[in-house]
Amino acid sequence: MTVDRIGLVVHGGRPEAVEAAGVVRAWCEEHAVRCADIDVWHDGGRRGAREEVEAAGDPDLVVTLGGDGTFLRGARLAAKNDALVLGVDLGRVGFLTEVSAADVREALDAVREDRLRIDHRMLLALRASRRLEVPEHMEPWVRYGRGPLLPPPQVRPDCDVDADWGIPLDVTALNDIVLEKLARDRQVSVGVYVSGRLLASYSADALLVATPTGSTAYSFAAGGPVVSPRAEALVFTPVAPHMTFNRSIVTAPDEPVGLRVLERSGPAAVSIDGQLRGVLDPGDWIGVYAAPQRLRAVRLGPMDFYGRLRERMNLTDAPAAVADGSPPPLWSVTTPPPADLDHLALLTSPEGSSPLW
Ligand SMILES: NC(=O)c1ccc[n+]([C@@H]2O[C@H](COP(=O)([O-])OP(=O)(O)OC[C@H]3O[C@@H](n4cnc5c(N)ncnc54)[C@H](O)[C@@H]3O)[C@@H](O)[C@H]2O)c1
Ligand SMILES: Nc1ncnc2c1ncn2[C@@H]1O[C@H](COP(=O)(O)OP(=O)(O)OP(=O)(O)O)[C@@H](O)[C@H]1O
Repeated sequence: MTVDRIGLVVHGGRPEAVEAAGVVRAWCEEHAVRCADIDVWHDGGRRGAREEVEAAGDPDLVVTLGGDGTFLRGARLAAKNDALVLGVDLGRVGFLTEVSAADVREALDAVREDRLRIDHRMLLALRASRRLEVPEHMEPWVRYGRGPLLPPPQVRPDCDVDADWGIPLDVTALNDIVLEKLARDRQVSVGVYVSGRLLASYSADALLVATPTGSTAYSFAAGGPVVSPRAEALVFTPVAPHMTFNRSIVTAPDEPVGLRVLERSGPAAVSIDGQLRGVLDPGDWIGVYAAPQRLRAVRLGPMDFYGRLRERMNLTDAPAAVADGSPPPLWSVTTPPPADLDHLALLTSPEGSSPLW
């Protein structure tokens, strides 16, 4: 595919990421590709996604060099511009990133020569009963050295504001939208609605709605299910709910989840992909929907989500099972499936027929 403009999002606190950014810049120079640094922490406060991509000359490929947080920062911009995003792994976990720093040149060559696949990742969209903003006095104590806060989300100019459906906010989430307690020692009370119906009222530390991609992030830590990133679903997970019903609910993409802060609850914070974006008072609500657009992420080999889950999450085998033998491969993942199983999507080589590659 043609890549004319690359936007670089670099984990500036990590020397290897800064060094790898130099490799990308050199590659761009060699191939006459424009390259702009996207300084997401730039002095004078952070910018909304539209402003950020405009300042970077509307990149058609966003390359992130860092960990999952850096990838999420790049994804926010790529989603806004319908650009491709390529994550280079220079982080601690690197669940979302695609290539190692050693392979960055080869990866850029592959993109340029069209030797890639594009993963279409589900995103979340948000409506709310009010515009979101973080009170100024809160900023110093929520930064934790993570850079300035993002500006308040804009209202989408292309959507109707509606008394019943709320204010459409110009944000997307690749991982999750989280509503959480603000007072350290007081839970939030929240009415949870699925597909327009009240599910239950929760008293909890937090309530979140994750995408399949985000199912391995906060939702996973709170005991939620691992969902294939190829699936289309919303995952509602409560965090430390003080009630007997503490399960996740996995809804269809057209079954939105609504969260309303109850009358005598304390206020609640709203975070999107780990970034604090607003505070809700009692009576306020948010509605979380599957967004119509997808994130387009570069993939350079067959998707091996379950291998990555095992490896990156350090899944451990049952000691008794280890003593009882080591499991050999169950399916051939390098030969195409037989005719009766042709509809399956196992991990296959580029020659195979699997949609995983
Ligand atoms: N208790 C928790 O686990 C917890 C609490 C708050 C936020 N989070 C998550 O952190 C995300 C923001 O990530 P960050 O890196 O900016 O903050 P962070 O550094 O606090 O991230 C927490 C951890 O989650 C990992 N991570 C992020 N997205 C992931 C994904 N899709 N699958 C597997 N692991 C993933 C990161 O590598 C990191 O180790 C949020 O979207 C939220 O899901 C997790
Ligand atoms: N461009 C930058 N300029 C200055 N500081 C940066 C920049 N990028 C990242 N940082 C620093 O790094 C921190 C990012 O941490 P974050 O946890 O999001 O990294 P990450 O990409 O997820 O990697 P890791 O996997 O190690 O957590 C920020 O708080 C900030 O201090």
